[in-house]
Amino acid sequence: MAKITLDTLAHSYLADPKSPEDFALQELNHDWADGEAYALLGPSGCGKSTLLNIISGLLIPSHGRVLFDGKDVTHLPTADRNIAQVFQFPVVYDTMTVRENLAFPLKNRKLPQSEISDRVARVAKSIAMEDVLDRRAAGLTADAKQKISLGRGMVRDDVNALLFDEPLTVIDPHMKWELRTQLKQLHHDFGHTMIYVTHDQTEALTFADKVVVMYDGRVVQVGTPDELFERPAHTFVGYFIGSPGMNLFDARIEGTTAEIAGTRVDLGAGYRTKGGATKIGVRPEYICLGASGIPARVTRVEDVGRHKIIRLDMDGHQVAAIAGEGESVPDGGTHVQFAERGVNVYENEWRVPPEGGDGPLHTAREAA
Ligand SMILES: Nc1ncnc2c1ncn2[C@@H]1O[C@H](COP(=O)(O)OP(=O)(O)OP(=O)(O)O)[C@@H](O)[C@H]1O
Repeated sequence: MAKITLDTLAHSYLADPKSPEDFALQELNHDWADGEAYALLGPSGCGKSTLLNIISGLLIPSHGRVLFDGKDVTHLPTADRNIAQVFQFPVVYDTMTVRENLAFPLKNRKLPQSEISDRVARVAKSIAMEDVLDRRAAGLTADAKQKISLGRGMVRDDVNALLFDEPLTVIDPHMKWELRTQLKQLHHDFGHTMIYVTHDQTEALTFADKVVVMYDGRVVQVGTPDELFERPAHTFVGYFIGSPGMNLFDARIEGTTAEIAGTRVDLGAGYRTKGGATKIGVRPEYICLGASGIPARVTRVEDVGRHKIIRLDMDGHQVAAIAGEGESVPDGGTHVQFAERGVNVYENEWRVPPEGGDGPLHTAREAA
């Protein structure tokens, strides 16, 4: 395994880029720690594939360097980077059996037969394909073939990194959860450095130790799932992650209070802003309804199983709140309050920490 360093990396597909908009990838410095599982998450067109292709060697960046354990590999072809890749669609040898497919990368490296057998058996178990090891790949479903691709990606333990590019796209929805869990287990067992590209927040948050969130060609936050939930560094992270995403309110901030829709709200801490456009971000999990606060009207209640999503109109702004299954919901006028620990302040879309620093992180499960 290797630590992967991106050193002042940027990429433009244009020959003579002039402005930031000409870059598919804005300048980025980042270390992918050895043995850690990362998800690279963002909407279509934000630059995920560009970044992954630079790491894998399919694309040479127009600016900056890529280092594997300190060694500059920026101009090394993919074949010389010692990485395993799993793509959106299965890449298997149809004429070979499942066993031969899984063993292929090990045979290429001339490992002893007994070790090949051991490793193939272990991976086959984790992808639940022990029963079909001697079947030819040709007759298998797309799901099964993609499981072989995943297994083949993980069969070697000497790769610098494992790169996954939306690997569960062709997998049946009920299998996705199972495969994600298996991938996590494989990471636990083998300790590969993994980078998993996806636009699906559930995939990213359940798979990764750390999620790298991209937006419009830049990395806007690298954090644990709890950090992304509790302290989104950018308003984009707030509304992209979460279901529904974070509520954002234009607010005028003065000392420890904010004025939102004509009502003063106590923020519980001071925030030093510099005159930019300020907003308050509060996740639906931290919105409480009661007799005091900002006047609002319930417009719809959606029952989504374990909880209810309450849609409100607050002075023309749409607000979402989450209530427990058994909780009663006012059916007309109410007031919106914010749980203090769920308040984030933004200036020009970037988070401003409270004066005196952030307290300990809570988790979503502890939400009010
Ligand atoms: N070969 C190329 N030539 C020119 N522009 C490109 C090329 N490939 C990608 N782009 C542009 O670079 C930007 C980032 O694209 P990229 O494919 O990296 O995003 P992505 O997040 O992987 O999107 P998706 O999830 O749709 O694959 C987009 O504006 C895209 O149009």
